[in-house]
This record gives sequence, C-alpha cells and structure tokens, in this order.
Amino acid sequence: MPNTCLANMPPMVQASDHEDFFARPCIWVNGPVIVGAGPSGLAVGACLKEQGVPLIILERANCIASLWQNRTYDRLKLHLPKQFCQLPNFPFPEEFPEYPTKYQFIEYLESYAKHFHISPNFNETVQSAKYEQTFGLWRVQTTRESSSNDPGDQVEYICRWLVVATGENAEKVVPEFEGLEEFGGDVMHACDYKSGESYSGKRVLVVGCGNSGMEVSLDLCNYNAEPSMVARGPVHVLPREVLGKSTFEVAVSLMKWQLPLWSVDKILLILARLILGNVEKYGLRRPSMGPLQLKNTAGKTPVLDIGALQKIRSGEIKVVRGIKRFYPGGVELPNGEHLKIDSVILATGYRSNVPSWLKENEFFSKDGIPKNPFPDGWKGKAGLYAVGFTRKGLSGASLDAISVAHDIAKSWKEETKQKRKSIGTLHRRCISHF
Ligand SMILES: Cc1cc2nc3c(=O)[nH]c(=O)nc-3n(C[C@H](O)[C@H](O)[C@H](O)COP(=O)(O)OP(=O)(O)OC[C@H]3O[C@@H](n4cnc5c(N)ncnc54)[C@H](O)[C@@H]3O)c2cc1C
Ligand SMILES: NC(=O)C1=CN([C@@H]2O[C@H](COP(=O)(O)OP(=O)(O)OC[C@H]3O[C@@H](n4cnc5c(N)ncnc54)[C@H](OP(=O)(O)O)[C@@H]3O)[C@@H](O)[C@H]2O)C=CC1
Ligand SMILES: O=C(O)C(=O)Cc1c[nH]c2ccccc12
Repeated sequence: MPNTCLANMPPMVQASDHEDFFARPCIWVNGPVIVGAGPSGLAVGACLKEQGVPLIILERANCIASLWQNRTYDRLKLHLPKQFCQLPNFPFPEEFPEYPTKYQFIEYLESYAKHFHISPNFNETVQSAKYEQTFGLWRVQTTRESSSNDPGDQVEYICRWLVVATGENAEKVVPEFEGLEEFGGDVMHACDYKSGESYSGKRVLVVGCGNSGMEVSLDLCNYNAEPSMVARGPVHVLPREVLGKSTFEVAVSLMKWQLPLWSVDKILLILARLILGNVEKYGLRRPSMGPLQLKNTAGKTPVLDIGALQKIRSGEIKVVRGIKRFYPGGVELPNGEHLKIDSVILATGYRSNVPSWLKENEFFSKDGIPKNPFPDGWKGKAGLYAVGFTRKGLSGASLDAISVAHDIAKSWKEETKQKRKSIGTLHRRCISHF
C-alpha cells in the first residue's frame, strides 16, 4: 500500500464521531482512494500509475471485475466489438476474436491489472464516504472481511481524492410480485444464472426482455428448456451486425459524420427493419424514442440480437405481455391467461449503489448516477470523481478514466509539492498515534 500510515485517531476528529474513531484504525492515503476494482477502477488506477500517483483500490469482492467473474452466465460474450471494449494504454491480444468471450475478457483484465501493478484491497466494502469540509479531506469507512462468518474489521481511510468506480450495475433489481412466495418453484436473478443445463425440459418464465432476458431465453432454448419471456414495456431490438459490420460501429461512423443522434437512430431503425422485419408482431413493441437517444437519456440499452429473435419467430421463445400474479406452480398473465411454470428467472436489471454509502447529494442523483450527463459527469467538487457512469459501456469508462487520472495527477502534483510540509505533520501525528 503506497504512502499510507496507520493511526487510531487522526487530528480531524469531530466530537460526535469520537466513539467511532476509537473503534477504527485510520489510514492516511497520499493519493486517491478508488472504490471498485471493475474495469473502471482498473482503468483509472492504470492511468494514475502511469503518472506516478500513488493510490489504493477498495473492492468488496475477492477478485477484480467481480461482475464479470461472479455475476454473469457461462456463454456471455462482449456484444460490442473488441476495439470498443479495451481499456486505456493496453490493447486486447490480436488473436482475440472480434467479440471476446467473458473468459477472454477476464483474462485481459487480469493481465491489465498485472501489467500496471495494480493490487486492490479485496474483501473490503465501503460503507460510507463523507467529505470533512473543515479539513478538506474525505473519510472513507470500510468493513474488511477475512472469512464469510467473520463480522469484519472496521477501517477508515483519509484522503484528498475519492474516485467512485462502483458501476451502473452494482446491485440486482428484484421487483416484488404478487404471490411469488407461494409459487414454490425456484426463483433466481439473472446474475446468478450460469447455464440452461439444469433446466432441460423445464418451463421457465424469464422476466424482462433486455439483453439479459433475451440471452438467458436463448441459452435456455439451447438446453431444450421452454422459456416464456415477459416483455412488459417497449424495447429496441437491433441486429448485432449489418452486412458483416457491427451495428454499433455503423452508428459510431455515422456520428463521426456529425449526423444528429435522431437521424442516426432513424438509419439504425431502417436497417433493423430490413434485417429483422417487423418485430412488433412478435410482441416486442418499439419505444417512441430512438435506440441511441433512449440509451443516452434513460440508460436503457437496446438489445443487440445474437439469435433470440429467431427463436421468438419459431415460437421456441414465447413472448408474454406482463405478470398479474404468481400461484403454486404457475403464473396468471394480465390477459387472464395461465401458464404452468417450473422456474422463474428475473432478468429485471441492475442499479447503482452509490446513494447507500456516499454522503453527498450534489454531484450524484438519487439514482446513484452523476447528474451531469456525458461528457461532463466525471468531476464533482472537493476531489470527488466518477468513472463508468456514462451509459456508454466500457468505452465511456475508458474516456472517464483518462480525464479523471489527468485531473487528479495535476492537482496531486501541485498539492503534494505545496502541502508536503503539512502532510508531513499529519504523517508524524498519525505515526505518533500508532
Ligand atoms: C451481463 C452484462 C454484460 C455486459 N456486457 C457489456 C459489453 O459487452 N460491453 C460494454 O461496454 N458493457 C457491457 N456491460 C456493462 C458493464 O457494466 C461494463 O462492461 C463494466 O462492467 C462496467 O465496469 P465498472 O467497473 O464501471 O463496473 P463493475 O464491473 O460493476 O465493477 C464495479 C466494482 O465495484 C465493486 N463495488 C461495488 N460497490 C462497492 C462498495 N461499496 N465497496 C467496494 N467495492 C464495491 C463491485 O464489487 C465491482 O467489482 C455489461 C453488463 C452486464 C451486466
Ligand atoms: N452480451 C452482453 O454484452 C450483455 C450485456 N448486458 C448489459 O447489461 C446491462 C443490464 O441489462 P439487463 O440485465 O438486461 O437489464 P435491463 O435494465 O436492460 O432490462 C431489465 C428488463 O427487466 C424488465 N423489468 C424490470 N422490472 C420489471 C417488472 N416488475 N415486471 C416486468 N418486467 C420488468 C424491464 O422492463 P421495462 O422496460 O418494462 O422496465 C426490462 O425489460 C445492460 O447494459 C445490457 O446491455 C446484459 C446481458 C448481455
Ligand atoms: O452492453 C452494454 O451494457 C453497454 O452499455 C454497451 C453499450 C454502450 N452503448 C451502447 C449502445 C448500444 C448498444 C450497446 C451499448
């Protein structure tokens, strides 16, 4: 851990917090604290290291990229071409296919961390982060777990810069449904789904028709299960490729020509209609706003079809309009129809967890996403930064990481030069308290 020191009571302690401070060891970090070791945390860590800035990364899981390692299904592949998914200053290996598998992506991220000598503090969950105006410093409180039945050590970090890299998909969304407790079959969220192997011959209700709902339904078909997919609201389905070129790349090229977003959307929808036909006749209603505008404004990702639509056309995936209530062994739909089902998979999406731990409400909205949209959502006040909340996937995270690291490096260099003396004093006080 670079440039840190331990103390059990730093000088900026406030009266009301005395009890807390005595209980927690306190660690001074001469550089930013980064929360989260997913692609965003790794990318900003790498960019900071390149500029000689010391940092620490706190990660609640026991590995890097825990979303990819622990919360995704076996057959997942990146659905944007690899050039849009690589992190700064370290390309994908040439032999990787255009759409790397999740295992290849994880391998890439592991070598990324190794290349930049990034070693996060694992099993350490940030419980709260608060700016102390009086001292101009952040207090970041964590729980460190050494085993699953360990209540955990409480630790506090003090730093000048805080980088939030906990992701747009930090927590699963689990809606409530009438009667689900009485249903009796197994119910899981898509983040716990690995493969359709154990569902062979089973009738499965997949709730949600985003990329997860579509791909889980497709995977279930491939294992001879019988999925019914709930498409409650409208959804954009686009082909992953247009005449052999990725649809995403086509959109990016059109935007480089300075075409307005709505006209790029129009072109994408015409291409989708030519390639996929009218998907509305299968129960997949299109939103009134175009796919890219909807992604930018509401964060709703269009489905990039990798084969589910063919299974919908053939009737192997049944599309249903909604859920009225569950009962033992079945579900009633809003039109009064009843389906017998064995299992339920909730592909109902994810949310940010920032409001649960960051004590701040100016920069982040109540949904835990920066209030200012891309490209202005990476810098808050008082040394607060966000990486990976752009609604632009991995390419947005990389752009944020470069901006954030550049900005922190600049002020770190200025402030450490100026404040070497006062930090030295704090250092000595920390050490003297140890
Ligand atoms: C199934 C799936 C497939 C996807 N495919 C693509 C794709 O092909 N292309 C693309 O561009 N995007 C894709 N995405 C979007 C995805 O969010 C990004 O690719 C990427 O994972 C975002 O990286 P991140 O580091 O911002 O967030 P995450 O990968 O979610 O990493 C955040 C990390 O923060 C940690 N964390 C959270 N809270 C705390 C806390 N309080 N204390 C400490 N640590 C904490 C988490 O454990 C996690 O490891 C996909 C998302 C999903 C769910
Ligand atoms: N291969 C890949 O790269 C993949 C990428 N991903 C990405 O992961 C992210 C998350 O995707 P995903 O998990 O699909 O989540 P999304 O948020 O995209 O989709 C959630 C779905 O659940 C539905 N839903 C939510 N609540 C209810 C409810 N109470 N009743 C009925 N339906 C409900 C939503 O419907 P409504 O619209 O009506 O609210 C929507 O269809 C996206 O960015 C996606 O692109 C996911 C899988 C694969
Ligand atoms: O797959 C995801 O979740 C992404 O966020 C990738 C992505 C970023 N911008 C897009 C626009 C259209 C489709 C996917 C994406």
